[in-house]
Amino acid sequence: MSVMLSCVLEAQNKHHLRQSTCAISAYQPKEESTAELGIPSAHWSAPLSRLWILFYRSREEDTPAIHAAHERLGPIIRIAPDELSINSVDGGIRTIYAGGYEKGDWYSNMFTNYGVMPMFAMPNHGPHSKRKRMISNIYAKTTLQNSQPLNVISKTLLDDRLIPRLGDMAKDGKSVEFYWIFAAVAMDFVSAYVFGLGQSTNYVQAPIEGDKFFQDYKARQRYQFWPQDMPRLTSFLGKVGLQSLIIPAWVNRANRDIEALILRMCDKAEKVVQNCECQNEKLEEGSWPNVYAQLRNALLKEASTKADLEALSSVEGMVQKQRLTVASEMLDHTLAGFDTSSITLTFLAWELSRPENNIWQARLRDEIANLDDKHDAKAIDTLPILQAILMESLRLHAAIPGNQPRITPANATLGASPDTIFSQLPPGVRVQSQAWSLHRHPSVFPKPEHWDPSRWLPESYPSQDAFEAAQKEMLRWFWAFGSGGRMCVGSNLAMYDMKAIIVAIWSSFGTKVAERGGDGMVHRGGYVAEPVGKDGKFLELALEAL
Ligand code: HEM
Repeated sequence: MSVMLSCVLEAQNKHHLRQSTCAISAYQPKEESTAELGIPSAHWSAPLSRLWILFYRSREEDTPAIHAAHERLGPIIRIAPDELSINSVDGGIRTIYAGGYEKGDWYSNMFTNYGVMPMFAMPNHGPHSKRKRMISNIYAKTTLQNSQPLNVISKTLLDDRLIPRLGDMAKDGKSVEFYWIFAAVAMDFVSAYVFGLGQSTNYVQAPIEGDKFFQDYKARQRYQFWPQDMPRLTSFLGKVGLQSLIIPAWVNRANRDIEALILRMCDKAEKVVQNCECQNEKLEEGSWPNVYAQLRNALLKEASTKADLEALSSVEGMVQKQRLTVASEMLDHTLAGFDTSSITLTFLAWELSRPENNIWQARLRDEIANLDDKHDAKAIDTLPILQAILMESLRLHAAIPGNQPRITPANATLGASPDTIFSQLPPGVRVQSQAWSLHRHPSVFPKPEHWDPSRWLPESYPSQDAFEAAQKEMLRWFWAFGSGGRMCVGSNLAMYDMKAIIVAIWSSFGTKVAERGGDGMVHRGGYVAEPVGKDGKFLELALEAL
């Protein structure tokens, strides 16, 4: 396969590198490939073995390693015999993620809960898109902006819980670890929308419980290399009782605790739905389990059109049968939702609290001061400074900046831009792109390492037309939520909850990075990129009540 791949791509890459006007030409290689294969190799061993990339993946350092290779070698590189990394929009993500390229087993090896795959892990398009159609409406922007329950959730979590807790901390005068604060409020937010307020977590007010959960969660993440990238070895060691050589026993216990927590919330949500249906009960505002009920009812509807109905003969029977299917999906949304949002917010808070960015904190505060209702989802969505600060943080500090692998189908090509021609790729090749590199393309994002919200504002451009053209191009390369059919289903909820949290905090407090309080703010270099931390600390901020 690898030789075939090399030959087929040789012509393509030579042609590719000759183009002077194509969208990806800014990445002309600085050195010729040493191999005669056409596609430059990230390391001399890459055409022969997976060792190079596995080494970096095992250390969660693959994202920067691949980025460095793209900077040296251009937009298409070989990272293992049958693995390519591609850093371009045309002839890259527009094709790979548009459909037809399936996910492979890298996702299902790790993201299967209760033995059942959520849609995120499903390798094939058919079952995935069927599931996504059942759910996506509950996360649509219009649904969220008009959602009374979400409005109540926002007021309860922010005005009644978060701001008073931060107020107490500000009075103490001690610096505050914000990574855990953001993890708690993001978890409470997403779980309240998924399961309903009465059934969700309340980690903002129960930090000890929250910390136990976050530590369990991070444990799961640190060891995911083994089942994901070395599935056969992991399974073999499991069968002979030696898995603890690579994954400590407490990781599995932590996984089980997380599954149990989510299942409890599902069961509580089910009671709410059933009580409502049976007794026409009046719900407390915000208590409806929005996402849970949506999927539960969609699956029931599907089952009721099948022969299953007779066999199970009751709604309870059907609910029981699909219990773990729903729970697996809810677990994935809740964890994906809280982890990514809290990472983004932590890096945003760090940037906003550094002395050189004082001006952005002041401009944000001025903008928020004009808001009539801090929980009006439509109103906060129209604030340009807030939008610019958040977009710039999602760009420079994407929470999932790492590889999103897909597998080439039969007769795959990378697609053609007006000035590039791409040859056919053999099937079964793992191709991947990464937001980290797409977001650092210097001709699209000048001074890419600089956190500069003004690139998202008209004031930085000579004319409105120039601004609009730049925005269009930046948005083509913006990949914090992925793209295509597998794009993040929760992106609108994430944008809303992060904006609501930012508005709540910076309308009530000023923040400054405490002395040495940002030393740990370096991204981990794997699929997910939380801060690495230092001495168990991540981001300590001094809080000043306004
Ligand atoms: C800053 C916040 C967020 C970021 C940066 C983010 C990013 C992403 C990305 C990049 C993907 C595609 C991953 C891949 O294919 O490898 C994804 C998928 C997904 N995200 Fe998010 N996400 C965020 C928030 C959320 C929230 C709040 C939820 C749910 C409440 C959520 C639920 C999901 C789900 C279920 C998928 C799988 C979608 C599918 O299979 O079609 N995410 N997210």
